[in-house]
Amino acid sequence: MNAMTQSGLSTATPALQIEDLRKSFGKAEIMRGVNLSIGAGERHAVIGPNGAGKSTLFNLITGRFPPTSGTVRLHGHDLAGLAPFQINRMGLSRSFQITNIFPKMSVFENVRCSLLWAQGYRYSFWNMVNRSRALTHAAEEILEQINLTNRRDLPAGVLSYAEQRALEIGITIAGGANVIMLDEPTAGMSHSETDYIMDLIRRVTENKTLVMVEHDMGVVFGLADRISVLVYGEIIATGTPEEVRANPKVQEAYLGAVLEADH
Ligand SMILES: Nc1ncnc2c1ncn2[C@@H]1O[C@H](COP(=O)(O)OP(=O)(O)OP(=O)(O)O)[C@@H](O)[C@H]1O
Repeated sequence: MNAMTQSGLSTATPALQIEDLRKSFGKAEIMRGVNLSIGAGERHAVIGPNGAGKSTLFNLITGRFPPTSGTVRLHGHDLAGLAPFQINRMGLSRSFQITNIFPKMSVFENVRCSLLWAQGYRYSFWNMVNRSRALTHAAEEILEQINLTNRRDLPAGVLSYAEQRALEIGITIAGGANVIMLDEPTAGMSHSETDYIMDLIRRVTENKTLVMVEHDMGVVFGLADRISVLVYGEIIATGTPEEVRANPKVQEAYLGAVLEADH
């Protein structure tokens, strides 16, 4: 639970704190001074029109691209100059827009490999023997969480699309990261698949910080504690779903059209 001041403001260190983050590709300034603070345990959605810079923001946070200027802090630690794997080992894990699994490996092996990777595995026979049982147990627990126990030994490539995305979420959470970033986790899904994945995300991110980019407003408004609206590389509003929905700037720039299109 976050510590609260008398005014009701949280005094705890945010899970993620972004200050004046900028990124240019050549002459094009894509990220134009983003400020964002995401509290530990919060579920936060980033929404905005195509090309607004949502994936770029993810790539800057996770160390895939270096920012042109500005800072990103994870639990108070400045991430400047760190490689994605180092940031990952500090407790931040992301999924990608495109399903990112090993299709010929079994579902179980996909999860086990990500656990090995997350634990900084170096080959050593005796370590391997000692760890083997614990790893198998941990991988099985994750399969249980993502409802894929009955698919355990199938090659991951034969799973349905929604099951593959569920597996990818399993891989993302496998290392025990406490900040989980999901890039369009329900893209391309039917209503029932979306409901299924939404429920799964809610369960596996219990007591963790979730940052997600998502176009489906049902998912955004159903899952997020707070929402940020990114338009042309700037956050034009951050707030609770109610606040964001009622914000005239958001209505004008983005949400009005999207919500109308949804009905
Ligand atoms: N590596 C890159 N080099 C040059 N331009 C890039 C690069 N990556 C992204 N861009 C540009 O940055 C802008 C923002 O792209 P980005 O993919 O971050 O938007 P987005 O909000 O995630 O869009 P979508 O909702 O369609 O996924 C686009 O104009 C894109 O062409």
